[in-house]
This record gives sequence, C-alpha cells and structure tokens, in this order.
Amino acid sequence: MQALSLHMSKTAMGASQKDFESAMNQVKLLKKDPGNEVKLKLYALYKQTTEGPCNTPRPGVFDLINKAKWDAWNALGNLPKETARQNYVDLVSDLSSSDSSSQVKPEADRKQPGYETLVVTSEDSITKIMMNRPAKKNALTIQMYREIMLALEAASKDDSTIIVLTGNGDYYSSGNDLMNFMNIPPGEMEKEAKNGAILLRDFVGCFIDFPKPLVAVINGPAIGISVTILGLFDLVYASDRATFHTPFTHLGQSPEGCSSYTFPKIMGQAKAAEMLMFGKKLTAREACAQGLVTEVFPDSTFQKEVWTRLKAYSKLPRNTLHISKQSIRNLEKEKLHAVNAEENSVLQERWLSDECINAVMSFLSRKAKL
Ligand SMILES: CCCCCCCCCC/C=C\CC(=O)SCCNC(=O)CCNC(=O)[C@H](O)C(C)(C)COP(=O)(O)OP(=O)(O)OC[C@H]1O[C@@H](n2cnc3c(N)ncnc32)[C@H](O)[C@@H]1OP(=O)(O)O
Repeated sequence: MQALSLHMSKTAMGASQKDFESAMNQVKLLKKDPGNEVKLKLYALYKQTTEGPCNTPRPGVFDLINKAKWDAWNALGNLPKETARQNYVDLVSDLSSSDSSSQVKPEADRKQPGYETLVVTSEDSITKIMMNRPAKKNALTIQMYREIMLALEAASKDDSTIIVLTGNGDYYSSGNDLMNFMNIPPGEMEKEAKNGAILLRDFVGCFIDFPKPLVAVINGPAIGISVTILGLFDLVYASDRATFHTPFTHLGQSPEGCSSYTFPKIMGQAKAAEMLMFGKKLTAREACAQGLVTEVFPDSTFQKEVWTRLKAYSKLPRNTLHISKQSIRNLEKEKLHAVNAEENSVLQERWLSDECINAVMSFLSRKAKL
C-alpha cells in the first residue's frame, strides 16, 4: 500500500498542463511494469486531474477491475485538480528514475562468480546453468559434477522461479569425461571406484531432491549421464540437431541417473531396452515421440523460441509452481533414491571390470591416434 500513499509534491512550482502531458507519454515508455497498486494510483490521479472528484456510481460487486479503479479515484476525495496533476507528474518522475536504474545489466555483470567449468547467470527469474567446456564437448569432469551440485544448491535458495541446464557450443554434453578414469595409481582403483560411486550418487541425488522446476535446454547432441538424468527434469526442450545416446554396453558400463527406472516408465520397456542396453541413438524427434523430450524446435530458432517460452513460464505464481513440482516429485522420491543407490553399486563393480577398462583404453588410443 506504500505506493498508494499520497505522494508529496517535490517541486516548488506547480506542474503545468504540458508537464502532465509529457508525464502521460513517459508512462507508456516504462520498461518495468510498476504493478497494479501504482497503476491504480496513476489512474486515480489522472481522473482527478482531468475530471475532478469522483462523480460516477460505484460499479457492481462482480465488476472487480472497475470497482478497484473507482475506489482508488474516490479515495482522493476533494483533492484539488492542480495537486492531483502535480502528484501525477512526481509519481511518473519517480517511476522513470527507478525504471532506468533497473535496466537489464550486460551478461558479464549478471554472471555469478566462483565457477570454472560453468557459466551461471540469473535473469527474468530464471537461473541458467551452462556447462562450459565446448572444446571437450562439455564432457563432465569431477570438478564439473561438483560445480553443478553447488550451482543447484545455490539456485534452490535464490529467488528464481525456474532453473535451466544447458551447454555451450555445439554439444549439450558428451557425458562423463573418460579422462576421469585416467591417472589412477595402481592399487587405488577400488577406492577410486567407491569415491566415484559416492560422487555420482550425490550428483543424481541433487536432481531427485531439487525443489523447483528444472528445464533442460538441449542445444546439441547429448551422451551418457547427460541423457539419463533427463528423466528427472520437468521439461526437456531440444534443438532438432540434438541426439540422445546412452552407449553403456559398448563402454562396459550400466545405466545410471535413475534411468533404469525412469526410462521404462517414460517410453515403455522395449524402447528403454533399445536405448539403455543396445545403445540405440535417438534423434530429437524420436526422443520426443517416446516422451523423453517435451518439444523439438528448429535449430535456427531454437534459442529464441525456448527463451520466449521460459520467460513467460517464469512469470507464473512462483510458490504455486514450486509446490506443484514438489507434490509430483514427493510421490516418487523414496523410490528414486533407492534406484540411485542400486545403480551406483552396480556401476562401481562395472568400473573394475575388464570390459569397462578395455572400452576406456580403446577411446584413449583412438584419441591418441594409436
Ligand atoms: C574409477 C573412477 C570413476 C570415476 C567416475 C566419476 C563419475 C562417473 C559417472 C559415470 C557416469 C556416466 C557414464 C557416461 O556418461 S558414459 C558416456 C561417456 N562418453 C562417451 O563415451 C563419449 C566419448 N566421446 C566421443 O565419442 C566423441 O568425442 C564425440 C563426443 C562423439 C565427439 O566426436 P568428434 O569427433 O566430433 O569430436 P572429438 O574430436 O572426439 O572431441 C573433441 C575433444 O573432446 C574430447 N571429448 C569429447 N567427449 C569426451 C569425453 N566424454 N571424455 C573425454 N574427452 C572427451 C575429445 O577427446 C577431444 O579432445 P582432444 O581435442 O582430442 O583433446
């Protein structure tokens, strides 16, 4: 109600009709919506200036908008027209200066510090977490898993409505960085596999427990863990250039990210088996037909269309949106944590297998052009 309190004139000289007309034009140029209370105040002062005290019957009880306008005008009582005009001009002047000081900052200013492998920005009530190793196709290093967990933790507490995960460059992500298997000293493999399983359990756990709507903006191909966790997102928007590939068997590894549970639920047993057991790579349109992707957009308009959609969604009532997300997730949380624990204990064993070690060696020797 503060904005509705009577605004004191700040100028010694009264505002002229020309000042009033110029203020009316300025209102139309405001970039930030001043909110309903201020708009009602502006309306009331405009009516008082142009017509004097309220002189029409009160609208009916169900005519909510016109009743609110009438009440605001009527509340000005016998305020003289000149004072109303001055108050209108002063109020617009205040709104214009706060509007220009709240102009959108350049991206560099919005970027949150402290991340080496991510770019995290917040704008329009959306926190965007962008994986940022484009030269390595956004392959996930140990540091990157940790930074994503930190960014999610921070985003769960900030004032954002929606959280987006996306990738920089031509890939969304090529999944686990296979270099994570390198440089493990002899005799340390079991310990490292155990630590890897704990890291992965915590990483996937963050997605299971995340309390706000999570949106994956799939800008290009996605592989491995970056695909499996999609079953834990609320919306998955994909460019028509994106592909979805989980070549676990070829790598001597087994499904993670709760996909052994979410994929059969989403796409049915047979289609899930094609992906998770036989490594079938899906196009974006196939993934959409199978329910893993919400919607596919042409690559040429992907960013524009997706961000326009997300900005509109971010204006929805925040608390209600979060409560709905939590109600849906709470039904499954216990099951998902149990699946996560089971998948990681199987995977921990797989990492020690010859099939996995040989597959990683094969990738590295191809990379080294051996
Ligand atoms: C015992 C310790 C365990 C520790 C475990 C920690 C937690 C583990 C969690 C496990 C979870 C998930 C499993 C998965 O995600 S499986 C999926 C793994 N990903 C892959 O198999 C993809 C491998 N990459 C490729 O096949 C190709 O690179 C590509 C993505 C198809 C792109 O091919 P391209 O020809 O277009 O480009 P390329 O020249 O190959 O790539 C450019 C550079 O990027 C490097 N790179 C790409 N992806 C990865 C990757 N996943 N790991 C490591 N490096 C990758 C590539 O090597 C090039 O580098 P450089 O320029 O040669 O230096």
